[in-house]
Amino acid sequence: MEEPAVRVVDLRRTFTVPEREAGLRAAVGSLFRRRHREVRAVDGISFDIAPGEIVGFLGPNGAGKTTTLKMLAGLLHPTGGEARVLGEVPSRRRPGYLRRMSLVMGNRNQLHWDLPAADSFELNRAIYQIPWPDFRRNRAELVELLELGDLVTKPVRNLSLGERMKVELAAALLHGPRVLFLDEPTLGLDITMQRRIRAFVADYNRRYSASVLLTSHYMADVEALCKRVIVIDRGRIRFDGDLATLATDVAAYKELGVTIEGDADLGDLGEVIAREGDRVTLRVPKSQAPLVTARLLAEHTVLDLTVEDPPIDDVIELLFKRGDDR
Ligand SMILES: Nc1ncnc2c1ncn2[C@@H]1O[C@H](COP(=O)(O)OP(=O)(O)OP(=O)(O)O)[C@@H](O)[C@H]1O
Repeated sequence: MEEPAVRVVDLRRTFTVPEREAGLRAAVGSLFRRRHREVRAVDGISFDIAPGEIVGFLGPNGAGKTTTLKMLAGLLHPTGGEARVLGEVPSRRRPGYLRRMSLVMGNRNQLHWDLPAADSFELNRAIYQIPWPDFRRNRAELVELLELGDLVTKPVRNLSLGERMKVELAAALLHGPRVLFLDEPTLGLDITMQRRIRAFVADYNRRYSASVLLTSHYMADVEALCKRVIVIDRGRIRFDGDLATLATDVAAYKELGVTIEGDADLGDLGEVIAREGDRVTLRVPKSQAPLVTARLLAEHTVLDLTVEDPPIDDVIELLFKRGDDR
C-alpha cells in the first residue's frame, strides 16, 4: 500500500494559560501568585491523508484546527502523539521537509508589506534554494494560473485583499510543495475571488498530485474541493469520512421540497420548515420519507417534488450540538 502523505496518531497539544478572576483585587493578587489552567487544544486525534487527496478540516471557532495545522507545518511542538508528513517529523523542521510543504494562512500576511511580491518571490527562491530553471517555470505557471499579471510588481500594501491572497498563494507554492496546509484561504474574499482560489487549488492538486488539508468556514469551498471531511470539535474528531455520507450518517431526516396544486397546510405530513410562494419544505424522519412521498403523491396534485439531505451546514451544526450533550 502507498505510504500516506500525512499520518497523525493520537496527536495532542496542550496550552497552559494564566487564569485570573475579574476585579482589581484579583489583578493585584495575580502579581504574586498566578493560577494556571490547561487548554487541550488538540486532544488525541488520528488520521491519514493519502498522496493527492484533498481533505476538508471543519470545526467551530477554537476547535483546534489551526493548532493542528501548525503542528503539521512544524511551527508548534506536539505535547503528545505523533505526526509524520511525507515521512518526516514536522517539528524537526529539516530543510528537506520545509522544501516539500507549505502552510498558507488566510488571516496572516507572510509577504513583505512594502515590497512588490516579485521581490519576495526572489527571497523565497534563495530561502528554498530553488534552482533557477525551476523557479522561472514555477513562477510563470503560477502567474498564469492565478492571473497575477502586473500585480507582482506593486507593493503588497497597495493590493486588495483578494489580490494579496493570490500573491500569497503564489509565494507559498513557488517551491512546488507536495503537501499544502491551507487555513481559511478564502477568508473575507468576494464570491468571484473565492471561486478563483478554489479552482486554482483544484488545479494545483491535479497537476502535482499534491495533498491538501483545508480549513474554511465557507461550505462552498469544502463542497467544491473535498470528497472527504474531518470534523473536529474541542480538540477531538467527531467525524471522518465522505462528505456525501456526512448527512446520511449524522442527520436522521430528509428534506422534502414540494409544490402542489391548490392550498394545503401539509403540516400533518411532517415539520414545515419553510414556505416560499407555493413551495413548502418539510422535514421528515429519514425512515418515513418514502411513506410521506407516497402520501403526497396520492393525496395531492404534485407539480414538483424533491427529496434531499439537509444542507451540510445544518448537519455539521447538529453534529456539534450532539457533542455538547455528552
Ligand atoms: N498560543 C496559544 N496559547 C494559548 N491558547 C491557545 C493558543 N493557541 C490556541 N489556543 C487555544 O486552543 C484552542 C484551539 O485553538 P485553534 O486556534 O487551534 O482553533 P481553530 O479551530 O483554528 O479556531 P478558529 O476557527 O477560530 O481559527 C482555543 O481554545 C484557543 O484559545
